[in-house]
Amino acid sequence: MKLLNRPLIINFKNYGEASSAEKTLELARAAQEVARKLEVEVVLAPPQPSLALVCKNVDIPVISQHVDDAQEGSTTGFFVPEIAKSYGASGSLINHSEHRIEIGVIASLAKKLRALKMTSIVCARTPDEVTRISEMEPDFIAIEPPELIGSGRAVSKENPAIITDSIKAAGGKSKVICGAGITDRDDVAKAVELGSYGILVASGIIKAKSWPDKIAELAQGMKKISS
Ligand SMILES: O=C(CO)COP(=O)(O)O
Repeated sequence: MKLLNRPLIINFKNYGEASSAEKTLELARAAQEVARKLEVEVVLAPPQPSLALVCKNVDIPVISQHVDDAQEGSTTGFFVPEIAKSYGASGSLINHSEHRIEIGVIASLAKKLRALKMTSIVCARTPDEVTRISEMEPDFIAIEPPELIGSGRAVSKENPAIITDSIKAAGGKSKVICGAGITDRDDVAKAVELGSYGILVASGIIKAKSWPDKIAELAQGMKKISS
């Protein structure tokens, strides 16, 4: 498995602006273009029903927004990690603040994703949660304070301590990335300065007037990193 290198992860969520197959592909292709031009690791988390479509149409990494702890077979409606992998997904977010799961299920999925050689990105709301989740050694832990999600007020400026505390809490077992309210280049650069290994962003891109311009702007913020 190739571990994502300082990822700028675009979570499409289920925003209407990017949820039709056409719009999803338009955003995915715009992201790919920026990734190539600026040599930044842009990663896509498209709406679940379009996962296979996006995997087929771009060469940059694509991850699932969520997977269930369910097997292939008689599991109607569940999102099965093995199937996501067969589409070409390189990993999955799990336990997003908008799709929380039990701690035991996180542990089971972290193990399963590792066995499948898929990248695991587990979301956490607080540094205490980061401590508990880091015991499972997922590849990444994404700290996202829920009150800042979709607010346009960046975690890196509104609550810088939650980033540095989460990095300490992870104790080097998982790489820490952050998200919530990231909307401009400076928000990204500040997060990176604080030690965040990557960024998770949704509305700042999805609701922007120009997707290519906004992705390029945020990617420029990542470029400041001396890796
Ligand atoms: O939840 C998020 C990404 O997973 C963050 O959302 P916003 O970028 O809209 O704040």
